[in-house]
Amino acid sequence: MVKIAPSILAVDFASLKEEIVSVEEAGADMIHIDVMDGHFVPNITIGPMIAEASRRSTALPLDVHLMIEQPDNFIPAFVQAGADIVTVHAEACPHLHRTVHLIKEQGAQAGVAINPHTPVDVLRHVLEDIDLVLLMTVNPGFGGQSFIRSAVEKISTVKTLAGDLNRDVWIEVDGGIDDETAPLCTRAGANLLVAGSYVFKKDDRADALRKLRGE
Ligand SMILES: O=C(CO)[C@H](O)[C@H](O)COP(=O)(O)O
Ligand SMILES: [Fe+2]
Repeated sequence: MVKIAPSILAVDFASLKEEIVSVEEAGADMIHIDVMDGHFVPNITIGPMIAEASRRSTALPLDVHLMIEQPDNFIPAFVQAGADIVTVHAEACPHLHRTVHLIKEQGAQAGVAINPHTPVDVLRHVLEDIDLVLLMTVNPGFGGQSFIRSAVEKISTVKTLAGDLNRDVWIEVDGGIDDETAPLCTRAGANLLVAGSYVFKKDDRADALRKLRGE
């Protein structure tokens, strides 16, 4: 069953709670929170305060995507703010195994993200420790970008690698997901779709979620 995590990067932040409630009522499975630091990516977005406000707006799991350098400094604050899943970028973590275990010690599920050009191989030696792999299908930093098709083949590679290691991990795709690109990802084995612009730019969010699920 494919799950959908709308990204609040695309909401009207003057109405954050209403926007989150609208997708919860429309059938979203999680809320995706994009945290950017102006160093790892060329944009600054959300800190623990907005994550905490999101926590008070919904009972859905919060899926926090950290696009930041030195994430160990902020993981405890995001878990305290209510994150259920914390995902860090392999490219930002020289001691990835340590960082993954910090997330778990704090009490959240741990994810590792990789950029479109990063080979899946970097996941091999942490796959047994993590709950989620996030494959970027755009270069991280902004919402509303075009889907990078060459990232699709990495989905089946992760699925095979996880199968070989007998690991049942979420395979999440993020960036440029719409009703045309979602089926490419789900057919390849993705089971968690992040969608920002596609969901929040539509008035009928339930219809957007149904279309992403291929219904
Ligand atoms: O991590 C992200 C960008 O770095 C966002 O989650 C992603 O871009 C979602 O936005 P959209 O669906 O509009 O592409
Ligand atoms: Fe994201």
